[in-house]
Amino acid sequence: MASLRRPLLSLSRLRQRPCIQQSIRSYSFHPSPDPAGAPAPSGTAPTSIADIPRPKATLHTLRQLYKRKIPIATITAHDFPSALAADQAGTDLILVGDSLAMVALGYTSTNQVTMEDMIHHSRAVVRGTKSAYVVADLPFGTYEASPEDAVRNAVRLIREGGVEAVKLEGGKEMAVTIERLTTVGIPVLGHIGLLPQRQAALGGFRVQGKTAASAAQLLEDALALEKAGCFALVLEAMPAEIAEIITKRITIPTIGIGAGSACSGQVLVQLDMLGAFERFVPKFVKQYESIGVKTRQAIGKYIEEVKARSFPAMEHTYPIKPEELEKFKAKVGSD
Ligand SMILES: Nc1nc(=O)c2c([nH]1)NC[C@@H]1CN(c3ccc(C(=O)N[C@@H](CCC(=O)O)C(=O)O)cc3)CN21
Ligand SMILES: CC(C)C(=O)C(=O)O
Ligand SMILES: [Mg+2]
Repeated sequence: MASLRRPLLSLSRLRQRPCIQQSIRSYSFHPSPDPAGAPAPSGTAPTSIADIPRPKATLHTLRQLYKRKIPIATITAHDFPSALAADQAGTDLILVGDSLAMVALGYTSTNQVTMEDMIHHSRAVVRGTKSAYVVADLPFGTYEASPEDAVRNAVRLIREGGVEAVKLEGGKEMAVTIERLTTVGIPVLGHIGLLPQRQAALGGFRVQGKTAASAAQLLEDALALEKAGCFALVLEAMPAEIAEIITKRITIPTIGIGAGSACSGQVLVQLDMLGAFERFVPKFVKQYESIGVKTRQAIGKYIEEVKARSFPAMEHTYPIKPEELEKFKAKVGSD
């Protein structure tokens, strides 16, 4: 049993343990098939990638992508529809990020989300996810004080939230905590570089690793987190060259956000890449759509039509047989 006391240093070691794999998988619950996610009727050729059934992604799946140098596509989801969209589009990994605070709940900082918020939103995301691997952020204040806090709250995210793994921010100062989590079978995604939860201490959202000394610190942190048992690392807002060197020096995947294309995968906040979050737009965001503008236009049109009584039209209303209507009018008196 001595081996169980060791941290699970790598994905491959985790994978070798069927009991752990099973227990990780059984944490996630995927209730009855929803209509939107239903497979195409038999006999019809699939018309989109969403119609081709994909098995549920596991740590093993992510490891395979990494080994084959296939980029790991990651995107955040904060509720049922955003999870359905990400999952059906074919993302490998869904992150229930604490960016939830800013993009979905209107707070000014990620540090205002609670465990209850994260659990509530994780449950909705898990209900909308069939294939992607689901990871949730441990919110600020729930893991820093002690490894015991971290284990207790990670277990809550997994058992109550239904996610498969947790992410936490920090470098080698978090290694002991991460070791504790991975030792008890909780997969951990690390996060170094720009750490939004430390915004107050760092004086804002600042690019990291811009000096030789701070870049060396990032590499040191990455190595410590790999050793502590992280299955992958998020690298946020650092020069692409630094992220590339870190990626080459470690044997677990790096998921970049503002860290260049050499990372083993990429992540973006869904509402950022859809063009729905307009309070600020970090340099690393590419807006693939402008749904903020489109949504306002659609709602504006609706309001206009309501005011003009051109909505609802006949097709949006329910009929009644003329004889029933006549009887009704006779009974109550017609206007
Ligand atoms: N909508 C959203 N997207 C995110 O990516 C995100 C959040 N919210 N909230 C939590 C953190 C905060 N993040 C941020 C926020 C702002 C910048 C930003 O404005 N950065 C400047 C560079 C600042 C510098 O010069 O050092 C930029 O121009 O990109 C970066 C990351 C990333 N996370
Ligand atoms: C931006 C990603 C990495 C994140 O931590 C979040 O969405 O909270
Ligand atoms: Mg986060």
